[in-house]
Amino acid sequence: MKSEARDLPPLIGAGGRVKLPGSKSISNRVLLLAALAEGQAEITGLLDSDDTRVMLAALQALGIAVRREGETAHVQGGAGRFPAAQADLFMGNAGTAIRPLTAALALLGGDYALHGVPRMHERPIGDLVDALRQFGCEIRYTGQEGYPPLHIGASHFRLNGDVAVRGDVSSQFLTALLLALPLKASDHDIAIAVQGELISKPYIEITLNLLRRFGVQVRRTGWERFVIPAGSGLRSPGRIAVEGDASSASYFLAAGVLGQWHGKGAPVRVEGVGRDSIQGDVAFARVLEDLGAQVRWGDDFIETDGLQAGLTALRGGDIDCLAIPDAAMTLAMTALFADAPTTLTAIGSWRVKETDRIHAMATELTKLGAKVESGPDWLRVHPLPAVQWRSAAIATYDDHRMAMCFSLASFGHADIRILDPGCVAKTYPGYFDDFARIARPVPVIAIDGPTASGKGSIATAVAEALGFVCLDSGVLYRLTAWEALQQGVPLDDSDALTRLAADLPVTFAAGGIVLNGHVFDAAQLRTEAVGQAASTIAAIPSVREALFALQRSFRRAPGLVADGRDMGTVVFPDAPLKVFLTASAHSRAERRYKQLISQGIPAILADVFAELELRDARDTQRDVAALKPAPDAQLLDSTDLSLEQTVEAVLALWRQSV
Ligand SMILES: Nc1ncnc2c1ncn2[C@@H]1O[C@H](COP(=O)(O)OP(=O)(O)O)[C@@H](O)[C@H]1O
Ligand SMILES: Nc1ccn([C@H]2C[C@H](O)[C@@H](COP(=O)(O)OP(=O)(O)O)O2)c(=O)n1
Repeated sequence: MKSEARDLPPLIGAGGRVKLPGSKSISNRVLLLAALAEGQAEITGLLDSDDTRVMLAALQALGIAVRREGETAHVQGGAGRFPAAQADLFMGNAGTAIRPLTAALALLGGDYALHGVPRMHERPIGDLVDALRQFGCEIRYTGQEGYPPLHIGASHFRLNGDVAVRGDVSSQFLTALLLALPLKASDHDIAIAVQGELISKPYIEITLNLLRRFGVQVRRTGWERFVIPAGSGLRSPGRIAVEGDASSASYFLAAGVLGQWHGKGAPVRVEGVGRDSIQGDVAFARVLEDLGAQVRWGDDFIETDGLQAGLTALRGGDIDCLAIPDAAMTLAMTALFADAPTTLTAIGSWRVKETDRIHAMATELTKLGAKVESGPDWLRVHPLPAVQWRSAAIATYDDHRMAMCFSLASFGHADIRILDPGCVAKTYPGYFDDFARIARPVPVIAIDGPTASGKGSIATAVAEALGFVCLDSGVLYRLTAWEALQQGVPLDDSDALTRLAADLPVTFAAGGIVLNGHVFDAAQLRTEAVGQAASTIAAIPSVREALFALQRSFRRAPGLVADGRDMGTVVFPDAPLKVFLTASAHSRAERRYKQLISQGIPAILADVFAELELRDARDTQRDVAALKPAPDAQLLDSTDLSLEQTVEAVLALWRQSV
């Protein structure tokens, strides 16, 4: 089931360790090699994600015995053939599955159908099919020419000199041939000539490295010609471990840099890849280093820790991304925090990935307020000054990397909502949980409680003591009510009230309220009539929804103290400190009475008491966001405490919680 959205709190820092999931590229290559090889293979550290499940299911449909236990898979190799001569194979949107399987099935021959999700049917495969047809393979397009779905028929294998394949659209075509051709190289050398400049060379290195593990030594001349020597055959190495995913590492490595700028970060370490990794995307860490990041390398880890001494921001500039197409997306995000524009070049392959990533990246960065320029194979991202950040709901285009990249926007100065966050399951189902573990959100102290319990006074004093921003959420309900009373909007016209709340023309300048561009006298909001009206409209769910984003926008570094009725239960459920402030109805009525009198507002104690009980009842009994303590709230009864003592009690709870 698709989850609809994930709201990410703004971050003040990052720190900690992440054990990376297995590399997708290695997992799917090893699964196919093990299936084609002779002998048993035990694969450890295997990635469990949509794309690897697609490969596993296909291999099983082809009659290969695979047993999976968590991160380990046992594969009984088919020794150069698939037991099932006929199969209908669903390939999802997994390029790392459909391409090498197409090559292997076409070379072996049979009766196979391969198809995927609609986007898969827009991703080109013609260059691979053209190459395979040179061997006499029978492949038919059953949809659009040049794209999946495909039908594979009998193989009339023949060798006729070098086989040509284009290398400038996707390196996966060459990988597919390299993985499958050992099946046909028992008697002859087989040579592949690459046409056009080969992109993503590091991915070819992974392929060659893994082929060596399975006993095949490919000879190459530069990046133009590859020869699979006669007598090659795939033999299982027995046990084989999958490295952590270096592309997925990029988000955490970036977090370890971006998370230091408020002085609240600690190093972020990714475990599972290191200095000897066979994955080209570890070069992302070298690029970060060149841009000014502090990077440490271990055998099995990479760690980032803010900026190098003397720098105040990452450097901008031109970056050739040919070798790191996937991790390069993360550079488009770090570019927002650089000191000059960053131009990513040689990223034409982004156009044919899970989505058109140049278009998607440019569109979503623009939503944040960024200035972005793009061309057929490049993208320029300008630094985004703090005041120009805009909160945004980020579309993810069914592209796991879009979702993971934009989690980094939460280091900016805005509220980030990631739409369809479940798309990360393609390669990293647990991404957002792992990200949350290293993220240090801007802290919130939520103070909820009934009227006149002292929330407002306490919140103001605590915010001042800590240097935090303060939100009196009741003011937003009162302002909406005040506007409604001014405009004569009936208090049961929920549509009109919701529009009022959604378009509230309010800003808060230096703690004061500016309404419709004019400084607003907050005393007008404190009357009992406005209080009762606020309590009435606050029971309308759509009014609450309309004020939700505005309330969350107060969460900014270095921290927020928010008071109201549902700060801890609804608006900031992840607040590290929640206080539920109470006092007896009698002492609250007395406090309010004195407050009114001191402000020169005439009042009768008995009336104040009655009105207070009425409002308590309405606030606690309404259907949405009713006044109640969050399960993890600290109860604080201030009946017998002075204002100062209550403030000190909250500060003590805060010190205990950090
Ligand atoms: N612990 C306390 N002891 C005595 N008076 C208090 C205490 N807390 C708040 N007050 C006073 O009670 C009145 C109501 O407090 P206020 O902060 O407006 O409450 P709320 O925001 O919960 O409605 C104010 O005049 C405030 O000074
Ligand atoms: N987070 C909030 C804040 C206020 N409200 C509603 C309920 C309250 O009766 C009114 C007025 O809130 P306010 O906090 O200003 O009122 P008191 O100062 O506690 O009397 O708004 C709410 O429903 N949720």
